Amino acid sequence: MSIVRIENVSKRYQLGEQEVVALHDVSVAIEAGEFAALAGPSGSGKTTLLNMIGCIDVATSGRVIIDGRDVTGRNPDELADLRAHTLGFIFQTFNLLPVLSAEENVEYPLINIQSVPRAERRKRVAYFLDMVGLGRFAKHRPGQLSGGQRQRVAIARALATHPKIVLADEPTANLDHASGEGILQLMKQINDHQGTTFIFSTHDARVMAMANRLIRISDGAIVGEEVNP
Ligand SMILES: Nc1ncnc2c1ncn2[C@@H]1O[C@H](COP(=O)(O)OP(=O)(O)OP(=O)(O)O)[C@@H](O)[C@H]1O
Repeated sequence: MSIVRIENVSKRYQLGEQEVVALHDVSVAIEAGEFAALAGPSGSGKTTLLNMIGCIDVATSGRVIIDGRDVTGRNPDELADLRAHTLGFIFQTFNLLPVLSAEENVEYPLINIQSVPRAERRKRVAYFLDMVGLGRFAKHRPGQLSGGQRQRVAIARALATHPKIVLADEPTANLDHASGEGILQLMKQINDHQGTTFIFSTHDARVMAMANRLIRISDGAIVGEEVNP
């Protein structure tokens, strides 16, 4: 069973009088454990597609099935629950809370999950900060960290809830080449060792080369696919 199924999804936005078609009849299935890149020029629909998969936005038509659950027509609470338990998010601008330390940022998404008691929260925070190589920086605030280190905190935060799928919207766009490559290698290692499915968007050819599967998007439609061995 595919972990993500997008079936004939279209997304239209109304901009004043004008209708913008961000996605047009897109169908794609992603299997558990894939390390998949959505590639395409600016405005092609990558973020819109990630937002559909992430249950952040709803499709105008078509079906979105995440981990076997059809999310079409679910209410906001059900979608929030699915997001909290199944999905992790990494953003190009890191989106860390500036007044919280690295460890508090990683702990943040766990606070509202009742099945994770405080001791387990602490254990996970230490484990994932170590995994991203930032154990020594637990007490630092984002402003005291480099861009690459901030993105590592964001990766630890995304993983803390044990999501099956991590979505990353241009995770290297605000990083220099070396830090960006480090972030991609870290994501790949986690994908290899933990089996977490990663779906990320990019228009950087070097990042595309690291994906196991490349899904090309143009003008809101899938126009090609490549599988890297
Ligand atoms: N909220 C919105 N209202 C109106 N139009 C939108 C909205 N969000 C996206 N669009 C339009 O939908 C199209 C696809 O946008 P999207 O952000 O998905 O592209 P993208 O491939 O992620 O681009 P980039 O690489 O620049 O981030 C664009 O034409 C964009 O202007």
